[in-house]
Formats: sequence, structure tokens, C-alpha cells
Amino acid sequence: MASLGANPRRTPQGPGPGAASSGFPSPAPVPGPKEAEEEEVEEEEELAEIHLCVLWNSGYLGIAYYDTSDSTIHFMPDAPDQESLKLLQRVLDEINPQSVVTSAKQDENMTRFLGKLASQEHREPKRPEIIFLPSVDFGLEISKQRLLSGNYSFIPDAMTATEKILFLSSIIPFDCLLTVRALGGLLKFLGRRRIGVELEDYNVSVPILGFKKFMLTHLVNIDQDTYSVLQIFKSESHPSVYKVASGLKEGLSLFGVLNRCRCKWGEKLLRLWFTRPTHDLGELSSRLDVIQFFLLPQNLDMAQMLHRLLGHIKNVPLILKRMKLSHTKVSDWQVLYKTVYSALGLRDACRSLPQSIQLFRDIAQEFSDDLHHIASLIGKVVDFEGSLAENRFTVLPNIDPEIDEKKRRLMGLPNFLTEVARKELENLDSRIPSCSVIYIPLIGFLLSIPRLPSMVEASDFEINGLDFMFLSEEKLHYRSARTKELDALLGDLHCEIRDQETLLMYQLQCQVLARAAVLTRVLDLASRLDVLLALASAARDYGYSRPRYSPQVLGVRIQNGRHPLMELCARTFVPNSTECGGDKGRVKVITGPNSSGKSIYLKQVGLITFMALVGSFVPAEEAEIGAVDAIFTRIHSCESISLGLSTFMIDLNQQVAKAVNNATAQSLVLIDEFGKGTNTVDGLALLAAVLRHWLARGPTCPHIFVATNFLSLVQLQLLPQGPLVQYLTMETCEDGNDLVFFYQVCEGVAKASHASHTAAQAGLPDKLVARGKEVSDLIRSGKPIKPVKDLLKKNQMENCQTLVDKFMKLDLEDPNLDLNVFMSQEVLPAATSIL
Ligand SMILES: Nc1ncnc2c1ncn2[C@@H]1O[C@H](COP(=O)(O)OP(=O)(O)OP(=O)(O)O)[C@@H](O)[C@H]1O
Repeated sequence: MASLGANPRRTPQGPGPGAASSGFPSPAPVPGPKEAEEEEVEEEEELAEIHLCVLWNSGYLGIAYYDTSDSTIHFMPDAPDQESLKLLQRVLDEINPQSVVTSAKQDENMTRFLGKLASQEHREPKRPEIIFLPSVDFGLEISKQRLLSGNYSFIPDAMTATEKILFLSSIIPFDCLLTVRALGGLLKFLGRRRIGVELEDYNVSVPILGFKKFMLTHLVNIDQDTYSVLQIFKSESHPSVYKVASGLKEGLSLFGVLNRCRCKWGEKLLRLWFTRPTHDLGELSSRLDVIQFFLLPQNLDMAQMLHRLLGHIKNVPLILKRMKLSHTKVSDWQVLYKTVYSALGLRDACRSLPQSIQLFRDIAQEFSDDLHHIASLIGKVVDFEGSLAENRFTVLPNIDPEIDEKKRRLMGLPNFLTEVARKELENLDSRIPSCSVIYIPLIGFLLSIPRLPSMVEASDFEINGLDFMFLSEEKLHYRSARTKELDALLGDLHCEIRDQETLLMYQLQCQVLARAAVLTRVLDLASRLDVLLALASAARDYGYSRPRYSPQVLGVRIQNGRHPLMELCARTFVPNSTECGGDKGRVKVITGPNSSGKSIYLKQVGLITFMALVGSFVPAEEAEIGAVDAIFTRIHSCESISLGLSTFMIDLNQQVAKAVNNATAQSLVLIDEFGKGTNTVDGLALLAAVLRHWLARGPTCPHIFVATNFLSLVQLQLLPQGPLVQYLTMETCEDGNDLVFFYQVCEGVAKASHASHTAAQAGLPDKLVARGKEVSDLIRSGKPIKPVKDLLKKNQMENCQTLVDKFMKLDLEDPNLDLNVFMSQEVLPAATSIL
């Protein structure tokens, strides 16, 4: 219930956006949105859905998908994809769409692929729904028409039809026929399913805030297992870029260590970069240039200031979507104002930075004056305090004289109403001590009288000359002749103000939506800056260095590299160098005692290479990354076990098979503990066979790092001699009974596994460890294994002897022999005494 008397006048807002253009402003002093409201804005992106449309024809793929989190259509220009549809698989793995839409008239190859996809029971996080639309929905001409006639909020209404066509053809590659058809099919699907507007009026169309191109041409191939065994991502969820659940805890992972992003969109972009490592040198260098700039000590303050501003860049697509659907909340205006204001701050800051760095130049130029316009509009029109107080959009004074006049009348009402109430009281029963006149929107003016103790039954509420309306909070409400007069005179004032302010809000929304393009760009560039600041901050804290790229050479060269996660856990981490390239040592066989650091070394090579391919600085003194097209791994992981396959099956089917079939001369293959899922001889044979297979390829052999405890691989000379194989080991030294680990890689082969030492360190009883060593020595020297004498008590030994004697004396030819009696009377008592 709103009493007009409780409607205080608000003061105008603080500095307008004009102030933002000078210096580096702190965020605009709008009343801070309540944390809860901001949270809500952020959280809603969790509900994001992806709907993908795909067409494949004669070795080419056309893909487009709609992401509800930014209401944007993403498309990949026609790209070659062979019959195995690896590219499509990669896109599916990355974005995990809710639905996959395609034409009912499909190539057999594609039908088979989708059939397989639909039958993947264990697909994480879930299987997409496969939807076949009639092939006419994918017609080229009809698709073009659909694209050109779409209702896009980013296109200003003022644009003529020709301008619109020109504008759209600058964004959409109309010469990529498959992509255009996929886009057409997608639009048809979105319209038919009414994605995101299911509950809206039928004339409300699916919001499309932009078209974005994505390319996977320079992609480095890394499969899902590699992400988990190298601990690049470590959460229960699928590492999808589009399914970031904000509540999810990222365990100790590379992503967790490097993710220092201030805004959610920065985090999302970092995830995207992680899922799309690239060997596009231009892109990588432009990322590294920004990181390097922020690492200079004199730029630290600037980095911190930008970092702060980025914290105010919020979920603009969601707000734009709400505007499009006219569901804008009060907090949206605040958040948008802060975002725009902070974007202007970023622009001013970037204008003062070297324009030779592309990102700074882009921000300086592309954060256009449209932002000023939006900020100044919002700043001048929206009454933030008033809006918060009334929980609806209200405008500041001097925007509309008519609204101002009506509000003035409303403001004067309390005194006037007190006067009316006084007059009403004179006519009421003298038992009634007081009354007031109140206004309730949509109901009108009412006389409010306190309930007397004598008023018990409903009939007691009747008062002559008044119409009883309702009882609330011990107050009786009536309509009187005077209140009816007031209704006629002023009654709709409040509603009228509301309607007029809502109309102004629509106009403001349209103005903002017409400039949606600049807001989308703000988000793109701000998230890029956010990611690079995050990477710079990690590089500074952990002493990373800039990698070099040499696409003309093969392999990687790392000087004193470190494992980015292990170095955070180990008290002292020992750096190691890596030299792999050229024709020598393509296969590196690393042997060493248990726990000597083989796996860590293997993983550090993979991680440093990965980080360089993401455009991050790396934990090494120096790193030179040659042409690397893929990283394959066969490393034992607990996650793989959850797939329900045996270790041996994982060894064979899952990872090594992938590497054997796909690794090229430019691929990095990391193999750890391969073959231990079956018996030793078979496992060893399998490992040797796989390595020999690669070695037989000679100069096209991939760069392979194998860590193994199968010393026989070397001792039995199971690998061919030659420069392609290099043996490395982890340096150790024996100190009495102790084995000292140096965690230093050096050339050579381990002499023994020293498993007993590891067992002792793990806390197994000394006796047990000694026995293990004894048995192992006996096996190696081919001697029989005798039972542990002192484990058996003396009388147990005697009973055993007696039992053996009884059997020795047993005459099976004896016709009087009763075996049952022998067993129950002779053997059983002796055997029981032994146990
Ligand atoms: N370079 C290093 N510097 C410091 N500590 C290290 C280093 N490498 C490994 N370690 C320590 O050694 C432990 C064992 O390392 P790792 O798992 O790589 O051994 P491994 O040789 O692969 O063992 P196994 O053969 O039993 O699998 C690590 O958990 C870590 O504590």
C-alpha cells in the first residue's frame, strides 16, 4: 500500500558521463546496485543454452549456433571437414549444444555421425537432442531472405533496406553457401521453437544481439583426456566454454591458477582460449605483447587501475536481451550505467597507452562516442534512487514537464488530504477518534478509520453514507462522496505518471538498443583485456617468461622449465630443460625409480607447450615452441576410470589408439605407465610395439616422451638402435639404505626401480619391504622363493612336516584305504593345528 505522503523528492545524480572523459574516472557514483541484484545478473548466464545447426556437403561443413547467454549467433565460414567429421566433433565437444539441428535430407555420412552422437549414453554433460527439419528450411535463397529480413536490435531503425543489406553482408559471409544455409535453418528453428521467448507474446521475436564469426583453422588438437590428465581443467563439470556454472569449484588446475579475471566474460573467454589453443602466430604475439607490457614495473599501477574498472563490466547481453523483451529491471539500468561509465574509463586509459599494441588501439578507437551518448542518456533520465525506492523505473525532474507537474500535484497531496480527512471526521460518529485519506494505486482514494473494539461482526463495519471496502491491519477502508470526488479529480494521477515514465523507459531502451553494437564490442574487448591482465598477473607472481615461436622448426626447446602446479606445492622445485626437435631423439624413453619425478617432467613439457599455445607466458627461463599441431597423452588418470573401462582398454582404445592414428611429425605425444594394465610381458611387448611402429616412420615420427618402469624395454633392447631414440633418466644417488632424489633429468637409463625405497617412504613396515626386496631378488636371479621361516611358529612347522609325511606314506593301492576316514581323521586335525 503506498501512501502518497511517503514519497520524498530525490536529488539529482552525481557527475554525468561528461566527467568520464577526463582522466581515469573511478566508476560513476550511481547508487551501488545491491550485491544480490548484481549476483542475479551474473547467475542467469548459467542457464545458457546452445542450439547448433549444421550442414555437411562434399567434404565441407557449415555451422551456426545460437547462444542464449549473449543472444548472439556464432558461425564458422565453410570449412573443410573430412568424412570422419573431426571438426564437427571438436565443435560439439567444445560447446555442448542442447540441440543439433540439421536437414532431414542428409548425406549418409552425416546421418551416421548424428546417429552415433544420439546413442552416446555417457556423453558429458548430456546428449544433444537431434532435430531434423525439412530440407526446404535450408534452401539457399530462402535462407538469405530470412537473414536479410531478420529483426535485429543491433540495426538502427533509421537504416534503409539497402543499408541494412550492406551492413549485414559486411558481417555475414554470403559467399559461404553452407554457412548461409545453416544460418537460415537456425533462424527457422529459433523462430519455430521460440527459444528464450516461449512465454512471451507471439509478436515478440527471439532476440538476436549480434553475429560473431569463429574459426578453428589454426587449432591445436587436444582431446578431453589430455585436459584432465594435465590438470588443465579440474572440476566435476565438462570444460565447456558455454556451461560455466559460477558455483563450481575449480580444483588445483592450470585454469584455476591463471584465472584471475575480474569479470565473468573474461573468465569465459579464458576458458575459450584454453579450449582453442592455436598456432596462429599473429594472434599469439598480440596476446603476448599485452602481457609483456603489463609486466613492466612502471605499468603496474595502470594494470591495477584497469583491473578495477573491469570489475564493473557486467553482463550487458543479458540486459540488452531484457530490454529487447521489455523486462528491464531497475538494477539493469544501474549496472548498464556503471558498465558504460567504466568502459569510457577503459577507453581513456587505453588512449594514453602505446597505440602500437593492437588491443589498446582497438579499445581507444572502438569504444566510440555512442558510449557517451548512452551514459549521458541514462545519467540524465533515470532517477536511480527513486527507481530503487519505488522498485520501478522513474525519471529525474526536467525530463518531461507534464510528469513534473503531476508529481508536484502528488507531492502537495498529503497536506490536502489531511484537510479532507479533517472534514470527513466532522461528519463521522463521535466514537471514531481519527481518520485519514489515503491513495492506493489502481483502487483510488479511500477513507481509513481505525477499527473500534465494538466492531466485531462484518455488519458492525457498516457506516451510514460510506461504502465499506475492506479491512486491513485493523483499519477499515471506505469510499465516501469526497473520496469519489477526489478519484474523479486526481484519481489516476499516479497511474498516469507511471504510464508516462514507462513510455520514457521504452524510448530510452530503443536508444540503447540502437547502439547495442558498441556495447557488444565493449564486452569483447574488455574481456580480452581482462584475460590478458589475468595472465600478466600470474606471470608476474610466478616468474613466467615469454615463449618464442618458431613454426619453421619442429618440436619444443625449454630451458629450465617448471611444472606450473607442482611448483606451487613443492617446497623446492627442480627445473628441467627439454630439447626435442630435429631428427635426433624423437622418442625419449625416461626411466627412473618410482617417485623420481618422471611423470611431473612429462606433464611439465605438455603444460608449458599448452600455455605457449594459449598465448600465456610460461614457467621456464626460456621456451621455444616449434610447429606443434597436437598434444596426445596416455597418462593414468582417475577420471578415465570413471568411464567404466578397464585400465588396459583405456591404454589401447582410448588414448594410444588416438595417438597412433592421428599423431603427425608435429605432434607431441606424452606416454606414462603405458601397458601396466595387463601382465608385465604383454604390457612391455605392447609398449615396444607401439614405439617401434612410430620409429618405423623415421622422419615423420612424432615427438614422443615415454616414462616407464619397464626397465626391460632397455635391458632387452626391445627398441631399435639409432639416433631417433634417446634414453633419459632421473638423477638419484644411494646414501646407505637411503635413495636421494635430485629430480634432475639426465641422459642414461635407470639401474633399478628402487620400488622398495618408495614402499618404505610410503610407510610400509620394514619387514614387509625387506621381504618384497628378497622375493624380487630371488625372481631376478631365477632362484626358488622360500617361505618366510620366522613367520611360522616352531610347532606349526612340525605339524606341516607331519602332514607331509602322512601324505607321503599314503598307499593309494591299499584296498582297505578309506579316503574319507583318512581326510577326516588324519589330515583335518593336522591342517587345523597349522592354521
Ligand atoms: N622437479 C621436481 N622438483 C621437486 N619435486 C619433484 C619434482 N618432480 C617430482 N617431484 C616430487 O616427486 C613426486 C613424484 O613425482 P612423479 O609422480 O613424477 O614420480 P614418477 O617417477 O612418475 O613416479 P612413478 O614411477 O611411481 O609413477 C612428486 O609428487 C613431487 O613431490
